[in-house]
Amino acid sequence: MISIEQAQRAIFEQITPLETEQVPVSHGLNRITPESHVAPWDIPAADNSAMDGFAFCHESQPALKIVGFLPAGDVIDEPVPAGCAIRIMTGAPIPPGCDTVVPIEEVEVEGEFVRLKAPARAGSHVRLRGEDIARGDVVIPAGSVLRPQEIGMLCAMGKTTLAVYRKARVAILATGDELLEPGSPPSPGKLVNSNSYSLAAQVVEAGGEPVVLGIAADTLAATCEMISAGMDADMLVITGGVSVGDRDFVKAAIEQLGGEIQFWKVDMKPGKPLAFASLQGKPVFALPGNPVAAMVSFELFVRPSLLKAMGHRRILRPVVNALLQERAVNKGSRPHLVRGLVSWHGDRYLVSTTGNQSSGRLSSLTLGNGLMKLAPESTLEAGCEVEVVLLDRWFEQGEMEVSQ
Ligand SMILES: Nc1nc2c(c(=O)[nH]1)N[C@H]1C(S)=C(S)[C@@H](COP(=O)(O)OP(=O)(O)OC[C@H]3O[C@@H](n4cnc5c(N)ncnc54)[C@H](O)[C@@H]3O)O[C@H]1N2
Ligand code: MOO
Repeated sequence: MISIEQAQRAIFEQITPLETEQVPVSHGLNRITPESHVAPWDIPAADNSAMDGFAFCHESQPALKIVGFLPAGDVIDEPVPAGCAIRIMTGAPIPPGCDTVVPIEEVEVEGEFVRLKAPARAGSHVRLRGEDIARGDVVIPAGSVLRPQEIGMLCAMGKTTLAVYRKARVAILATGDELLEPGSPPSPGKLVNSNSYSLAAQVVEAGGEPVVLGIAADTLAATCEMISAGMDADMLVITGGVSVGDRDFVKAAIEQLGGEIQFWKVDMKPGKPLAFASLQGKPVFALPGNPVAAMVSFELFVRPSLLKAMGHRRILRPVVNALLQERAVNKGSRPHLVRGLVSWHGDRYLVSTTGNQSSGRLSSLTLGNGLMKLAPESTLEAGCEVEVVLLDRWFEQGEMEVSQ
């Protein structure tokens, strides 16, 4: 049985970035740019006023004759004579002959004249041409994630469309005669197919596009048929039917369709029966059916693959050191990915387990936000420091008491 790290390495080595596509800049959020973006011009394009006030030549203060008005959007081409000032609005280009701006609050206007309440510093409140970015600067390097600030910067640089790595389409197949779709009334021996939707949500959260294929009945023929239906996607994620049961047909179906199982079983709990295959050159992840095993193995193997395919360079979740709040024991022979609840206490992270760690118990994930790896046959005492993979960082958001 291979280790988690061996399985990750074997999978990630085979994942190559998808093609790129041209999208409107406004659709670029959270996508990766394959190329560097170089400033085609200086921003700002001209020296301009940072304040609503008066522009003048610094040598002319303190009393100045007001000779014009310059709102943002207009320009003054004629040099402003010494001893004169222009009433200028924020963003308007500094007129020739002027080098300094004083805000409106720092002057007194008397008829046609403006008097400074205190001497102004030369060049004050002037934003210089190119002080944000200069023409020729590499503003957004290749491989960057486009955040809202990069979207704004691309627009400021005159871009309307840009190339980004394509979103990965991930087909999701549930297997099992016991499954009902959400919304069906409970019936004996049946349970709701929750995995298709938790996995689809994980795909969306990673920036991919899920294609939910539905449920394959527990026959080889049905499993083959449903797998074939998913082969238009870039990757296939199957859940259930991958263990040693009499009705576990997933591996056989992949092979019958001409796929190659590259490995089966990873030394981990939950998620041991995971199989990784390639079929028609596409990665196929056959995840276990237990709801927690499916989600945890998605986290470890599918999410980083998806991110790599979409051009990301940082494909792993953040890891923090946290103080364990209670004793944690792994009596088993596999490394145990224990679900934990992490909190931040001013200067340190604390973590406690989410209770019963059965891999069928989805609440072990809903109650938590992290995963800690316990070595086989090991005990961690309360108060020791453990590494925790953060599955989300919502708990670090600030809170504010506001009335409803
Ligand atoms: N004799 C052995 N039995 C089992 C072993 C083993 O090594 N020897 N491994 C166990 C482990 S570990 C796991 S994990 C499960 C995985 O089995 P499968 O991948 O074949 O999954 P299923 O048997 O189809 O389902 C397991 C469990 O999960 C429920 N399930 C399945 N699909 C869904 C879904 N889409 N939504 C919600 N719940 C789902 C299913 O009803 C079962 O309860 O095998 C152990 N057995
Ligand atoms: O690997 Mo299984 O997920 O322990 O239940």
